[in-house]
Amino acid sequence: MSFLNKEICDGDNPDLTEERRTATFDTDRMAQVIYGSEKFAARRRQITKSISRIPALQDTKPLAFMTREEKITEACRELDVLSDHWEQLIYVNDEEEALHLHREVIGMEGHPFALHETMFIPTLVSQASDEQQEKWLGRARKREIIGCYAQTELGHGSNLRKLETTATYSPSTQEFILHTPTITALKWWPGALGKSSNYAIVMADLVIKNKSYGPHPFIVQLRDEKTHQPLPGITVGDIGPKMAFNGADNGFLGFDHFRIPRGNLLMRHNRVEPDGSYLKPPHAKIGYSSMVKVRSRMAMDQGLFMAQALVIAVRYSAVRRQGFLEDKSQEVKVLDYQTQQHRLFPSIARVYAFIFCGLETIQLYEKLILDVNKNGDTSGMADLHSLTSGLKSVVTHFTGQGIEQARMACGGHGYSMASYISEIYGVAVAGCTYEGENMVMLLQCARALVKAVELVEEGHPEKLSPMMAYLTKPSVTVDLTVGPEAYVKIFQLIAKKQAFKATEQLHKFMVAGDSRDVAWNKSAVELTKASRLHTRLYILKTFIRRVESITDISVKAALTDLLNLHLNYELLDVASYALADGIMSSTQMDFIKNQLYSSLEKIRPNAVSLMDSFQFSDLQLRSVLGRRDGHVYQNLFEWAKSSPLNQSEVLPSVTQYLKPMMEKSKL
Ligand SMILES: CCCCCCCC/C=C\CCCCCC(=O)SCCNC(=O)CCNC(=O)[C@H](O)C(C)(C)COP(=O)(O)OP(=O)(O)OC[C@H]1O[C@@H](n2cnc3c(N)ncnc32)[C@H](O)[C@@H]1OP(=O)(O)O
Ligand SMILES: Cc1cc2nc3c(=O)[nH]c(=O)nc-3n(C[C@H](O)[C@H](O)[C@H](O)COP(=O)(O)OP(=O)(O)OC[C@H]3O[C@@H](n4cnc5c(N)ncnc54)[C@H](O)[C@@H]3O)c2cc1C
Repeated sequence: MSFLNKEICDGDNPDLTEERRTATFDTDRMAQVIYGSEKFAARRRQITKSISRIPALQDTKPLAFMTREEKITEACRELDVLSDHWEQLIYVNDEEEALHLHREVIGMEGHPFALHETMFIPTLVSQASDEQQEKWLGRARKREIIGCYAQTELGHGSNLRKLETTATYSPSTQEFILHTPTITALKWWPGALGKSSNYAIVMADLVIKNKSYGPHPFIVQLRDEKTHQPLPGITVGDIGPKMAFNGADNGFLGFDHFRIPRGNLLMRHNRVEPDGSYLKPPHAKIGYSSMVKVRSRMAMDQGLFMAQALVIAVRYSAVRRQGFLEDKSQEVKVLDYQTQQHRLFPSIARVYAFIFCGLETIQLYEKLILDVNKNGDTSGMADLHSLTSGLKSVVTHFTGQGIEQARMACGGHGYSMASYISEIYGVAVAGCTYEGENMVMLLQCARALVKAVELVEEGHPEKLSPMMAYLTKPSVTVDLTVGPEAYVKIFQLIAKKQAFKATEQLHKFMVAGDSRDVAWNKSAVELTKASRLHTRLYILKTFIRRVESITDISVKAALTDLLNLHLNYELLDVASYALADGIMSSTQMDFIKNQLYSSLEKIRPNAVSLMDSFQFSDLQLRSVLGRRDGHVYQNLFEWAKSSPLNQSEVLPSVTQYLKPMMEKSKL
């Protein structure tokens, strides 16, 4: 049975066409599972199709040959074209559709609206009062103003309690005075701050009558709405080129006693009254909700980054022929090598797993904001914070590794910017740092774990949240042949042991006289290990849950093969813990390895279609190696010919330096 007739094109590379014919499932149906619903998967396709009909968005110059200024200009041109077609392309105010539109058209190198959509608007939604939303949210959604999220400073990013920018309340004028007291207090890093935004959410230490109340969000106009000139009292600019994201103007920002009205403190959850009295929020960390929002999206977004790299690597591996196996008359596709499969397929499994987690955490955040805004119920905050802290750290780390493996799997051509994998890598690994440096966030997750272990030790297991319930599971002997649940049990034992060991170490240092902070630091590596295992257990369980819920038999079968690969790969990856603690025997290890190798063989015929199912267009992929039609070589040559260096036969540097040097050498 061939499912993919609609996607097979006679003009495509025959090796790729052959791969598509061997698929055992329908890629449209798989896309429904990936994107969470039939409706959204279909909308994505529809949007992609509509974009392909807009000539001004098609024949764009390769970004690799552009300067930063050109990249920023090109992104702005594309945004302008999109703006003209916005209402025909997507449902207005649909965040997922807007993200898809931007990803598809502008790519990943950043653009002036990136933070506007992902943090500025969400902060207004979660932190602004109804009255404030009336004033700013509509304008922001209509893109009359462009905003960003200015929190990190030159001197502090992780430790928010030490942010130095102050917002001092003046009861006589009912204004806040924003001030940057030192060089280290300059806001530094915010995306789209440098040149594009005219508004910002500024996180500043709220000071009333000489008392500090910690970081609070303020909406601040930075630039004149007509001239775009910075307002008096504001210093703002671009921080310079970065490892990636060079189409974005990450910026710096300083205030010189800059006054804003009292009503610019976002006051949905806390208030400053005209006389300066302060009304506390229902939860001390409610002002951090925009960070939780982005973290809750990161499993999905990082999964999609890794998926892009893997589409490229898998398609290319199916058209790249090199070396022989049995048949000496034809070289094999490199995808047939077991090492290539082992390099790529576990990452394919992780992509699916991460995306399933993302679908869940995005919904959890939406529910949380509804609970908080409608009912003042903040009870879900701690759990979502610890879950998303661990998840963003684990997912970004493995995404970086997976993309780098994808690059290496493409051999020399993977290193060329024509593959686009280096850009995807640069963008993805920024996620290890932004929205909370990974170690810092793993340690946040560890705080919840240690508390849970302490509850068990104090005899209160009934107080554990469902995610921590495994900490009470007794040790058992497990027969791995019975299926996924057996793997979960072993993983639970490994994660539990590590959580108890790390907590025991923490307590030991404290009993020996160290303060909790010092003991914490002496146990930090063990604590981060516990957080990783805890998070990987969540990922594994989410993958199982999701696959179990699928109704399409052929899609479910293909994903069951991926799930089995994931279970065996993950368990093998943490086997040192299991062996050290006697949780697993070496015979079980051999069983896992054999299962892993046979999973690779099962997945092989579906590999291309598992990646085609993401339905990225060539416009979005921007990769010569990852082209849908597989015509790699002639297009690599065309790409190289379009390099600015090849626009003349003799470069001025040759005439100016090399020729005279060679002439001198002849004398
Ligand atoms: C939407 C994505 C679109 C996809 C497109 C992809 C491309 C996107 C392009 C660009 C996006 C880039 C965006 C990047 C934006 C940024 O980076 S914004 C800046 C982000 N900065 C951070 O994340 C800073 C990290 N630091 C912190 O979050 C905090 O300082 C801290 C959590 C480490 C500590 O906070 P602190 O106030 O000092 O808290 P403590 O006193 O230590 O903790 C007291 C208790 O509160 C708990 N807690 C902390 N935070 C939260 C929270 N958010 N919710 C609930 N609870 C929280 C903490 O765990 C403590 O609990 P216990 O006392 O019970 O232990
Ligand atoms: C591409 C990009 C986009 C960004 N966009 C924005 C934005 O839009 N808005 C914004 O406000 N910010 C933004 N940032 C800033 C980003 O959020 C911070 O860089 C990030 O939170 C890390 O903080 P830091 O730079 O202070 O790192 P540091 O905290 O200085 O980290 C340095 C090292 O110290 C370690 N460390 C720090 N504290 C601890 C601790 N308590 N325990 C153990 N180890 C610790 C870290 O693990 C790390 O190894 C962006 C950053 C990047 C790279």
